[in-house]
Amino acid sequence: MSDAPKPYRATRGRRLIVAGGGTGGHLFPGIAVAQLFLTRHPRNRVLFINAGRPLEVNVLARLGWPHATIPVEGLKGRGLWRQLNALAKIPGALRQSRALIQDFEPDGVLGVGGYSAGPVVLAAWMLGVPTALHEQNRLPGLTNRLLRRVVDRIYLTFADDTHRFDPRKALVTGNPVRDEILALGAKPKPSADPATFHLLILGGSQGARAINEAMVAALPRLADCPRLQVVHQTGLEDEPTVARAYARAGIAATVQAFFNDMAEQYHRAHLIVCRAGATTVAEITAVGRAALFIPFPHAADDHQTGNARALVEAGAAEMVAQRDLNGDLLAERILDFINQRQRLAEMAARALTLGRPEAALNIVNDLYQLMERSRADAPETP
Ligand SMILES: CC(=O)N[C@H]1[C@@H](OP(=O)(O)OP(=O)(O)OC[C@H]2O[C@@H](n3ccc(=O)[nH]c3=O)[C@H](O)[C@@H]2O)O[C@H](CO)[C@@H](O)[C@@H]1O
Repeated sequence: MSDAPKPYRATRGRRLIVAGGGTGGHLFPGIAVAQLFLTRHPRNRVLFINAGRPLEVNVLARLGWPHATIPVEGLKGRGLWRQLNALAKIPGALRQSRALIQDFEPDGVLGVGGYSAGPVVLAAWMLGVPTALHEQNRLPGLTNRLLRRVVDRIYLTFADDTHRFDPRKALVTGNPVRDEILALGAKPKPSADPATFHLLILGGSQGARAINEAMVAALPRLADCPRLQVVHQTGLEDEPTVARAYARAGIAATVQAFFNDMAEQYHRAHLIVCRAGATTVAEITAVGRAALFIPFPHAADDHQTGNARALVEAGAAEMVAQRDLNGDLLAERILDFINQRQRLAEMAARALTLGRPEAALNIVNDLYQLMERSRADAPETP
């Protein structure tokens, strides 16, 4: 097979590969971009390529979208043996990425972070396909730091991050939010059933043990709360213990490892207690809800604290450091919020002003420009 990029056929819709994922925080912004891209032309096509982790497989299967996997492993935070093993897999992952790209003939490749974006974006660059990255966090992840030199464009969530990237490539777009969630912010509805207090506990895509434990410890103090209704996302391992704790405390709760209906959950919530993953933060600003953030302290360069900062400074959210977290403090903050419904409404309204509902549109528009420019540069079909 030839390495030369194939000339683009103007008569067909455009094709986009979304590369990477691993966690929901990377995957869902890619899905938001794909949702919008697919509305642009009936023959537009999207292919997701990643490592095929269970979350990626399940979420993409529910959407019914084409999905290919490559054999790739992360390098960061692993022992020497696993790092060597991961390095040994890179040539195979590159070969497979290249074959997938040549077969799908994309007009562009968007890397959304996570190590599986690496070989795909690199192979696309080697084949002359236009490439772009999206960075969700205030501090860029390892894959995006490695790829930033080769790509044509870098889409950023935060304006104060531009100095880390080549200014000719960087574009501040915001972090794209899935359209079913965005629809709530566009048409804000009052949280359902005002007499009941709906508390949503989220631990990022994998659940957060520290939040689970603090909440379990807080439950005895919340047991007397009239009409408290909790939805708690625990991650896989803690689901049974957390569910039992709510039952013991006699507090009405829906406890699940993972929710596939986040729009519905955000819609109901009066208060969200959660990690500060970049995509959760973007969704909270898209729907306009009050939040209590407990950033994951071991995220690279403590980027979760950076993600939440703007909301805290604007009075849209509160933040508690994990080292200060315990059941008593969490119960006290929640009880305080329950008694300050007006403040919650004000925080929610402030959160909404920080949203970037146009993020996916910014990216899709720019991807189109990139694809067009590349077509203009492509050699004439003989
Ligand atoms: C430990 C770690 O390093 N985590 C990173 C990871 O987190 P993580 O994957 O947890 O990312 P986020 O909190 O940003 O996003 C979670 C996503 O999962 C969705 N969701 C969550 C729970 C649920 O039950 N159902 C559901 O659909 C949320 O709606 C959201 O879209 O990627 C983020 C974005 O790069 C980073 O900011 C985080 O720091």
